[in-house]
Amino acid sequence: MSSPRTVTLLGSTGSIGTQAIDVVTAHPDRFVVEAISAGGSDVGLLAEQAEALAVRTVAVADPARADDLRAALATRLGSRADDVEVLAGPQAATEVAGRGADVVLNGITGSVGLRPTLAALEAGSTLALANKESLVVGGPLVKALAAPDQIVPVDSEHSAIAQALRGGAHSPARSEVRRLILTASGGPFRGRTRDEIKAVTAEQALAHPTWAMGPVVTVNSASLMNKGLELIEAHLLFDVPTDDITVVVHPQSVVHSMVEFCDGSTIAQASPPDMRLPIALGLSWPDRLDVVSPPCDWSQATTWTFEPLDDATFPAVGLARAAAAASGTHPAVYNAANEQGVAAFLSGRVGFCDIVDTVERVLGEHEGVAPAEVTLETVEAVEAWARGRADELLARS
Ligand SMILES: NC(=O)C1=CN([C@@H]2O[C@H](COP(=O)(O)OP(=O)(O)OC[C@H]3O[C@@H](n4cnc5c(N)ncnc54)[C@H](OP(=O)(O)O)[C@@H]3O)[C@@H](O)[C@H]2O)C=CC1
Ligand SMILES: CC(=O)[C@@H](O)[C@H](O)COP(=O)(O)O
Ligand SMILES: [Mn+2]
Repeated sequence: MSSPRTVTLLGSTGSIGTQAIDVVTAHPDRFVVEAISAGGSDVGLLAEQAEALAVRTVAVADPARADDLRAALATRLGSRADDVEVLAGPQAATEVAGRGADVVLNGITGSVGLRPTLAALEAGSTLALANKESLVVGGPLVKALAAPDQIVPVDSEHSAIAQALRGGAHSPARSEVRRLILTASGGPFRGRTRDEIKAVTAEQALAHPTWAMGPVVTVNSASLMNKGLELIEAHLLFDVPTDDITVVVHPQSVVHSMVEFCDGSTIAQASPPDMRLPIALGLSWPDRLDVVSPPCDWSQATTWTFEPLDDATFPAVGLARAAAAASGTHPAVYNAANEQGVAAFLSGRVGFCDIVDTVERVLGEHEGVAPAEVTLETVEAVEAWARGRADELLARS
């Protein structure tokens, strides 16, 4: 048995973060968590995690929550709280990510995860990546920095593809891959027309049919923006042209994605919808851990169905294809305008269709920067422009 891997958990209080803690605490011989980080909305939970995992460092993005975090640590740990380092501020997650660990799991929501992603890669850590937004918005930067196999996907579809790709050759020298098939649940509004989804509520959009996740990714699943982000994510992770990536709707979310090879064979990865499996693989890759989530139950009659995506009601995937083809910064605009739209929708300021309509309009106004010319400053400037422009359009919706 090799020595335990050191782990840094970014976004430890969220859906991915708490499930990652389930995985590491079930395998104490395999992992030692050294640092955790979150935004600061629940410092009580952060302190509880710090105690349970005996971490050395806790980072919180909101500096106004630092004193409350220290107080919560003192309540739990007494004088031992002095041994726990507290980092606070918008760069705190980047700082802990940059200190290096065997594995940094990025479970932050949104493109605010970009700097931590880059810092983890620069430090030479394996990056277990749930934060798809950082790859999408910083594609050329992340690709330039990442060594082969340094990024291990945690997103369920991309974990499935990474597993299936082990079934055939796929390298710059020789590839037997014909196409990737990305599955989508279709979300809570599958089967409806555009007119039928215009007036849906946040509560309805947050009722995902198969997965329990954080609010942003859940709304993105309902609009199919999540699948658009995942299409770009797959293109960047696996070096497959977007034209060779097909999205298919699979409402049961048991087949997490597939790879079709040149001989006509398709390899699918199947398991009941439970993120602990791809999280565990992300932390232990390429090893598998003993059962972390229940497998399929073959004693029960089961039906898996597949259907084409309705691009008329859900144009988000088509917009992602166009964004990926347009320039090195259109994907950042796609994501930033969406983040603004989701926030406006969840706070009741705009309707559901305004999210993707706004993404389309802001994309249409962006001139774009060639991938080779993209810098971190370019990405951040483009994002700031896209957020501002999206906010203007959303305010008029
Ligand atoms: N949940 C899932 O099943 C899946 C999620 N993903 C992806 O994983 C990522 C996380 O999703 P999910 O766990 O659902 O989201 P959640 O909203 O549940 O959790 C987000 C976490 O990020 C923290 N956070 C927010 N801002 C910062 C910051 N600036 N610095 C450090 N931490 C921060 C939050 O802390 P706080 O609450 O204090 O702000 C929280 O701990 C997303 O990119 C999502 O698309 C992918 C596949 C499946
Ligand atoms: C669990 C996971 O990976 C999510 O990103 C999931 O894909 C959401 O489901 P749909 O976007 O397919 O509805
Ligand atoms: Mn996914």
